[in-house]
Amino acid sequence: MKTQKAYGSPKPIGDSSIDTEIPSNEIAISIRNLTKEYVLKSETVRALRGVSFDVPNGDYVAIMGPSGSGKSTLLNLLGCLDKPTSGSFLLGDDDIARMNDDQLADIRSQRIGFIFQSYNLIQQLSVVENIQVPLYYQGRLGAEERQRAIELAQRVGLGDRLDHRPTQLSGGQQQRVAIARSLINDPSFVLADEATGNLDSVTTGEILTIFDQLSAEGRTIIMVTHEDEVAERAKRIIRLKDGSLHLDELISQDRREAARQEQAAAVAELLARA
Ligand SMILES: Nc1ncnc2c1ncn2[C@@H]1O[C@H](COP(=O)(O)OP(=O)(O)OP(=O)(O)O)[C@@H](O)[C@H]1O
Repeated sequence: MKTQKAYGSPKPIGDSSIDTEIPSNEIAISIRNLTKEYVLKSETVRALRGVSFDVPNGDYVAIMGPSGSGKSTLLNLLGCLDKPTSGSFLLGDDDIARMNDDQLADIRSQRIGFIFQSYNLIQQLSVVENIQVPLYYQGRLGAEERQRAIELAQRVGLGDRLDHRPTQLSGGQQQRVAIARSLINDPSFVLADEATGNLDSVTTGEILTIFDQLSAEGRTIIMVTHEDEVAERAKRIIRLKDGSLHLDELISQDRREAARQEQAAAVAELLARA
């Protein structure tokens, strides 16, 4: 199989044996020299100053960086919510940077699964209906699709809450609905923006376990987070600084497991004190 060096090959942390040769037909996302400038009246803000990296299929990437480093800007570009000022963004073989607004809307609804900090569920709809929402825009609301939504609800542990409304669910349960919704289209990748930012540590642990499972199944996940203990559950951390890629680290299996155990111990201690 043809291989290529992953661009800006991430530096292995804690496991020098990690192979960063990635088969070229397995790269889900490839961005090159991506820039984003916001033109204001008095100045131009250079929010991204030429960022390049590849995300192989099945990767689990945490994007980190200080406030103002460009994380949201990058997330908006990866989520096709905004267009870059320059550079290329390939999703599979499609150059997203050249697409018009309608094409971007199609990519968003069909090929990207979104998970937001504030869940973004529709209050009037049930769990199953919320999971089906991305299909609504494609006019796909048959019995088969409903069955798939039910199966996804069951997979995230909400099999006994199918007809509940969001207000009848805890924050963690609402985020589970959002995770199931993000998978309904079998997306090319899942984009999570501070997915655990509103959750307590017990619920954060539960949501991260679901992400672990999705990753083990081969899902491609990109998440933005401020929290080290959340980022260390990913396979890779990309750190931005002043709009540029500052560090690209692979996280060894051992380090991920240590992060998982540390978090489980913290939760156990918390529960013991309660
Ligand atoms: N719509 C906009 N118009 C003008 N400037 C913007 C806009 N959005 C972001 N910026 C600027 O671009 C830079 C990067 O912002 P961005 O929101 O991407 O950073 P961030 O890393 O997500 O920060 P935070 O962690 O605080 O959310 C900042 O200097 C910010 O002020």
